[in-house]
Amino acid sequence: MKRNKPLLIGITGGIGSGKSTVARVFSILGIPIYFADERAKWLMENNSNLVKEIKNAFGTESYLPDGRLNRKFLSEEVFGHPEKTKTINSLVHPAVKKDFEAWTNSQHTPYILKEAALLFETGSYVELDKIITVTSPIKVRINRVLMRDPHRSEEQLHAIIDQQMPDEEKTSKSDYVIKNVDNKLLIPQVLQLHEKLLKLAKEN
Ligand SMILES: CC(C)(COP(=O)(O)OP(=O)(O)OC[C@H]1O[C@@H](n2cnc3c(N)ncnc32)[C@H](O)[C@@H]1O)[C@@H](O)C(=O)NCCC(=O)NCCS
Ligand SMILES: Nc1ncnc2c1ncn2[C@@H]1O[C@H](COP(=O)(O)OP(=O)(O)OP(=O)(O)O)[C@@H](O)[C@H]1O
Repeated sequence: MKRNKPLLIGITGGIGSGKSTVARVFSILGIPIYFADERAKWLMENNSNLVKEIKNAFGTESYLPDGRLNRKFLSEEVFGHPEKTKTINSLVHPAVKKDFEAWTNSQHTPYILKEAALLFETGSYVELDKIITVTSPIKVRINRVLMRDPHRSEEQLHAIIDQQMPDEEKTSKSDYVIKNVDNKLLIPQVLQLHEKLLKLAKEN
């Protein structure tokens, strides 16, 4: 039987791998993207229950006087402290899960993408039909992020990388891999995958 729901495709990759850049190319092709990391931040500022829970767990310093998330404070709390990462994950991830489900119900394209740094780590991959992992060598990722985020130290990047699943494990669990390296053009890889996913959606 033909289903009306779009195919749910996850796109993940470690910090600085280029997953948001790749997702933006799919977006140009008309595919709706759920940017989970950005949406998580929106929920952390606008979902009053979540705000309360974060303040209870991390203190009122978790927010700036104007109500925005105190990212600097929370980064220092969370990155490099696995127990605290676990705590924030247990508050934020269920809220994102619910929000994503509501979002998918309003989409009508053959497939949609969920872009997230953590798909395997959070277990949310089980709700998706296929997973794409974007990879690049760690050195390239670190250099890209240091250029993009001048406020981050190399030490913090290593702490973040240590809390993420290694690329080899992610790719072995994925259906598709996009290599974001200088000698491999991104757009042809995305176009090829887009055609495959449209075909797959048609068959479902
Ligand atoms: C700690 C916070 C406020 C820091 O914000 P900041 O803008 O400085 O960093 P940003 O969100 O861009 O994260 C930087 C990179 O760290 C990685 N990262 C973020 N959260 C986590 C996490 N819980 N575990 C491992 N890596 C993470 C991602 O690769 C991300 O791209 C923020 O990362 C956060 O709230 N994280 C916990 C919630 C979460 O897991 N969000 C992402 C998935 S829904
Ligand atoms: N092929 C590329 N060539 C040059 N720069 C690139 C390439 N791919 C990505 N970048 C740049 O590297 C940086 C990291 O890319 P991007 O933000 O897409 O990564 P990400 O995986 O989404 O990172 P994060 O997990 O931190 O959100 C960005 O500044 C982006 O413009």
